[in-house]
Amino acid sequence: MTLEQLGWNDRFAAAFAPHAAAGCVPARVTLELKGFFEVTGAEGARLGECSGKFARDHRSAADYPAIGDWVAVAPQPGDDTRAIIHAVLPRRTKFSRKAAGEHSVEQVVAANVDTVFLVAGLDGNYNLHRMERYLAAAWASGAEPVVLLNKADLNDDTQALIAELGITGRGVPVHVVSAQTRRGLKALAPYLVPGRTVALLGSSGVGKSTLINRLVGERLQDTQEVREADNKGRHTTTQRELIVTPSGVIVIDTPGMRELQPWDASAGIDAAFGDVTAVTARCKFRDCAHGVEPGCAVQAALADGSLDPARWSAWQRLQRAAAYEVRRVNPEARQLQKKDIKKITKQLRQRVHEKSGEE
Ligand SMILES: Nc1nc2c(ncn2[C@@H]2O[C@H](COP(=O)(O)OP(=O)(O)OP(=O)(O)O)[C@@H](O)[C@H]2O)c(=O)[nH]1
Ligand SMILES: [Zn+2]
Repeated sequence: MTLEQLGWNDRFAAAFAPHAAAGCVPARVTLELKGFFEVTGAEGARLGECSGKFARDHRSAADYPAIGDWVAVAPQPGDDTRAIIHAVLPRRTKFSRKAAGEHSVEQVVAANVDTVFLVAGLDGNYNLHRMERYLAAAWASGAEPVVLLNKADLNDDTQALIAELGITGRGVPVHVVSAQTRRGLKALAPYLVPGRTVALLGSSGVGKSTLINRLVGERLQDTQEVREADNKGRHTTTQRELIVTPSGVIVIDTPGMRELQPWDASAGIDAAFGDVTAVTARCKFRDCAHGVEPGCAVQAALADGSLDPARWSAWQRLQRAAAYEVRRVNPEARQLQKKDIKKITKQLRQRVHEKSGEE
């Protein structure tokens, strides 16, 4: 398998240059198991383990490799089954959650996802609020969200639901599909490009596994029938969590994504946009709108290339989503007009400023 087939591109290659000079080769994390990783590179899959120095240099959980990460590995001489992980390349996108039981420990559940399908079931298995949160999680991750309304064979009244979900006019593509009858699946072709990484988010039972099977073109995942037969619940066998499908599209399906908890506004922004937050914290004015203000660190960082314009626009989208969320959950805020939303975003931004100042 070539690196390109695993999702490698010029951007990662540029970030990798110093590691190549140090004698490392690139590989992608395709499975994680209790601190061990399956890393797949041009030479195939190996069992990867972080170096001692890596462990000393990286104290926070979020710095450790996650599914989808590109890592710099040193093959072990005389052992072609193992590799030592020396570094994690900067992530293009990432899905995070708070580690279970902990207060604010960020854990990355999937990295470098390009497109995330937000799946809801037209059989009644959908929830307005949950969709909002998935949408917010998608924006926070930096990945491109695409809504899939699955099980169209069970319900034809999709227009009402689409309106109810409040996802129209927000720049998010919506596709009505049926994994069972294959209706609408052809329209997903533009997202299913070789070398591109996709993931699915959605409640249990909406049809994620069935959809993955359709996208993959073979039965790689256990679906409900199988689970019922073995009576042991899901994910009974260890499976690859990053799959390069025969068509070339890369699918990330990890329990971490499946269990991704509803999103918490400020924590989500902090967790997913630490790098952008750090830049905004350097603006001269606390209430900087990052437009034409003097001393705006964002404009400077965009100009000198240290801030990725895609990350910046994802952050702006997230701010809009957060403002929207505030409006939804707070009845008072719901009455607010556009100019007030600007004020809220500003306050939110300030809160993030303050938070990042505390670190
Ligand atoms: N009628 C109909 N049933 C579907 C469709 N897609 C999936 N199903 C059924 O819905 C049930 C749940 O599908 P899964 O693919 O297991 O759902 P999931 O989202 O992977 O669920 P978890 O693994 O629990 O997260 C199964 O019985 C599927 O056969 C569809 O388009 N139409
Ligand atoms: Zn600014």
